[in-house]
Amino acid sequence: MFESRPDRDAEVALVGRSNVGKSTLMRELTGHTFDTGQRPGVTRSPNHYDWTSEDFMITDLPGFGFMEGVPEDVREQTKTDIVRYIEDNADKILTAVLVVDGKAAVDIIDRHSGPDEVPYDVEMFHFLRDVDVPVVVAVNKMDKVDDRDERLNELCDRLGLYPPWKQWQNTIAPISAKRGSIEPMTDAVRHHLHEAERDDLFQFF
Ligand SMILES: Nc1nc2c(ncn2[C@@H]2O[C@H](COP(=O)(O)OP(=O)(O)OP(=O)(O)O)[C@@H](O)[C@H]2O)c(=O)[nH]1
Repeated sequence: MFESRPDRDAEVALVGRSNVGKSTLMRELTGHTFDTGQRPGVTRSPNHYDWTSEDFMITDLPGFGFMEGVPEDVREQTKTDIVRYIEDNADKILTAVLVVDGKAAVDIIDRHSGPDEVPYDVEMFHFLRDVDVPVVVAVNKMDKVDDRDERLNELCDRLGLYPPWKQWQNTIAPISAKRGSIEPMTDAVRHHLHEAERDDLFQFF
């Protein structure tokens, strides 16, 4: 398991299927350079960084879902490890950012929906809510999407959020990490961080 979590109280965790652009987003947030577009499934354990503009630790969790050349049992183990990490640290994770590919997410979700199959993204979204971690869905690669509102509404629908997406701006954040346009995500995360701070204060009354 993951053993090197620094002892920091406030954490933002990034999760997402392989190849959604997590490394590109991390580069934007931290200023570190990451290997992007490399062989999928390379990151197997959480990596912790400082979020440069905020006083928080940001944790990059391994990519999950289908990865070319990665055996099924390794894939399942990665998912189990991610879930366990989040469960173990749920009280410290102030917000989770679930990164999805804006162009492909709905199709992938639909392809994997069935009587005994829950798509990874949907499963992760509900799991995070179940453990009381506020979720921001960073809908990445929006530069490739033409029918923006329609796609985002469909995604809301698949996640069980009543469309239109615009009423979920603290949850649904359309971004393009590659172009450096990630403000909807940082705004939404800040919103949740402030809420967490406020809850902390109220605890004393
Ligand atoms: N068009 C477009 N492409 C993007 C964007 N963000 C990332 N990409 C591309 O998507 C591919 C995957 O990006 P990565 O950042 O490596 O993705 P990852 O999620 O870290 O992938 P893994 O390492 O497999 O976990 C790369 O070719 C990126 O250039 C974006 O906003 N728009």
